[in-house]
Amino acid sequence: MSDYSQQIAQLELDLNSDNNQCIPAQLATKALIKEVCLSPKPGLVDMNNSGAHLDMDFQTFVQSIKAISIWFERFYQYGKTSALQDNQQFLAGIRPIGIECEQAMYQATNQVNTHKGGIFAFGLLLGAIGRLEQLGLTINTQNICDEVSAICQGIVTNELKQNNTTSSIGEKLFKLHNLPGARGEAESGYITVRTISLPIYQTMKHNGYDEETCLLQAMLHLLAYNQDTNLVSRGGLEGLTFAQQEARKIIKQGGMTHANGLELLNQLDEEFIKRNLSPGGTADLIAITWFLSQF
Ligand SMILES: CC(C)(COP(=O)(O)OP(=O)(O)OC[C@H]1O[C@@H](n2cnc3c(N)ncnc32)[C@H](O[C@H]2O[C@H](COP(=O)(O)OP(=O)(O)OP(=O)(O)O)[C@@H](O)[C@H]2O)[C@@H]1O)[C@@H](O)C(=O)NCCC(=O)NCCS
Ligand SMILES: Nc1ncnc2[nH]cnc12
Repeated sequence: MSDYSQQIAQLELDLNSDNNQCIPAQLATKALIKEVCLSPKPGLVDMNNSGAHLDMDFQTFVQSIKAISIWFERFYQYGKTSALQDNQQFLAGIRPIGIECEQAMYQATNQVNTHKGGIFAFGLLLGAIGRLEQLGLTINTQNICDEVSAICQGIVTNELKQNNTTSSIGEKLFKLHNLPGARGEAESGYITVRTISLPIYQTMKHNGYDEETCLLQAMLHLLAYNQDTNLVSRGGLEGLTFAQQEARKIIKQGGMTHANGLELLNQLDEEFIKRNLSPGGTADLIAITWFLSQF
């Protein structure tokens, strides 16, 4: 068994032993475990190193997943019990659960932001799945993403365009560079995942590559095309452009199908660390890619 598979098996045993949770909630926990174990991820925390981060390491992520996964069932149940509410009410009602879950994360990590974006995304995805199930609709990638998109209709306009506060990084970067960040991705129904990383992941799988290699190739495509606000917050637009161009160069050489694919990723990791770049939004989309591949 590879280090990746071994570490995942161990963490699943430790963290996903609460099998009272519904299957989608268990899959969300697995997705976060797979994301943090995937290595090497340029600039991010993984099994090799803490990337460009001084305030968190692999163990911080394990603690964070332990704390937030308990909440996943709540999002799903909310989706079921609130299935008939209109979209705006549905979104307004799920957010307090998201905020409580964020608080649990901060408490578990000593106030470090490990999964704020991940909580937002998985809260919405699990709420959407609960709602679809309650309404007797088919649960597949298209319907889940359409449901999240419907729930989030207007979120970019209401919270970013018409809002003059700049208290969060996302709000600031929208004003500065028109980047819609995590909200935009959710409102689009995870278009970057559906049109870029998921097809790459599935094609690689179809061609017989193992899960780790498929996810690394999907990650390269996310790095190349995702408008990651974390990269911009640390490195400005130049940081985002640098990350996208370097990932595209590796993809051009074949990415993980290149004999030295892993070495190229390790070199990119060193470059990101030198430049203090960390693609946290891309990390979330890797987890979402694997999660959606399960439906
Ligand atoms: C709606 C919120 C997400 C608001 O957050 P904010 O206004 O800050 O919005 P964004 O900048 O858009 O990003 C928030 C997080 O989303 C991830 N992200 C970034 N870009 C994208 C993208 N293009 N697509 C999807 N997701 C994206 C990212 O999260 C990950 O990175 C974080 C770790 O990064 P790190 O660099 O370590 O930490 P920082 O503290 O940011 O910086 P440093 O000091 O280290 O430099 C981690 O969170 C990952 O998950 C962005 O950070 C939302 O927060 C909100 O409203 N929450 C309330 C709860 C709620 O409503 N929930 C909804 C229902 S459940
Ligand atoms: N593995 C990771 N490293 C750093 N930031 C992240 N945000 C989500 N996953 C992350």
